[in-house]
Amino acid sequence: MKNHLPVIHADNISLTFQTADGPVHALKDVSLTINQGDFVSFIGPSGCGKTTFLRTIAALETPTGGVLDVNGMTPDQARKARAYGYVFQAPGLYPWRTIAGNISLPLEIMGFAKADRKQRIARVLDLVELGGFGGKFPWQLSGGMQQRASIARALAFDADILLMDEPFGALDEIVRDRLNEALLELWRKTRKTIGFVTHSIPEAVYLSTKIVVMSPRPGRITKIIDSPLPAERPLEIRDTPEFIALAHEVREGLREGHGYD
Ligand SMILES: Nc1ncnc2c1ncn2[C@@H]1O[C@H](COP(=O)(O)OP(=O)(O)OP(=O)(O)O)[C@@H](O)[C@H]1O
Repeated sequence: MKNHLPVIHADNISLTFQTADGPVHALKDVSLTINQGDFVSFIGPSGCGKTTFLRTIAALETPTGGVLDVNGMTPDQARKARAYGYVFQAPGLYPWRTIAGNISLPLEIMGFAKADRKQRIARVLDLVELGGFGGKFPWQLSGGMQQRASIARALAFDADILLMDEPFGALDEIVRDRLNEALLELWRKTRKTIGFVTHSIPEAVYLSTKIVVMSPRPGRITKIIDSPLPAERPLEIRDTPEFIALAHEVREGLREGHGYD
């Protein structure tokens, strides 16, 4: 099913921010390999460096130590090669553009021809089950639909890697459940490699092939758990002993990291 090629490789990544209050060790000696087709969740308490690590992969931050390799390139080269799409916590759609217009914007900036843009927009709207909504404005859509539109926007230029920073954090649980199911389906269909930041243990366990538990001060990885769950995951899998055991293992990992002391 997966071909297990490493697409993201972090070797002893450190990132220290110099602040007025002294140095903040946002990441310390973070080493991780993400293989092609992996769904990797990053979980841990506030300030453990989840967002900073994702931003480092996306070349939005520069490590102060270590080596990071994305698709065999430096993060900056990978950014220029459009190796990934990035989904932020807030949908960030322009209210004066339609949904199709919002998805089109990065494609316009990248210089895709009009006919190509049209095709891509139709394809990604279908992928996130928003076919028929391209002509609507963001404010005409629910929060969950807006977030799906922002995922479509990140998928439109067909990068192999999708980086998602707590994309469903602001949504209520029922909508979140539905989007989790939809995201898994999308991942199965597209075989993308996904890096996903979350605060939710059930969300991490439900979605991931690999769960990375992090701890703050300094931000570091304390545990990496490979999921034994099958790729096919109906929501009811959350009631199975395997799921509950895995959630327990993640919770223990968080506790061992003393993150919630
Ligand atoms: N630009 C910056 N300048 C200074 N410190 C920063 C900067 N960005 C992040 N930090 C600090 O680095 C640490 C890690 O932050 P980060 O946002 O990566 O954590 P997080 O695990 O994503 O937290 P949250 O769950 O709250 O989003 C925190 O202590 C944060 O205050």
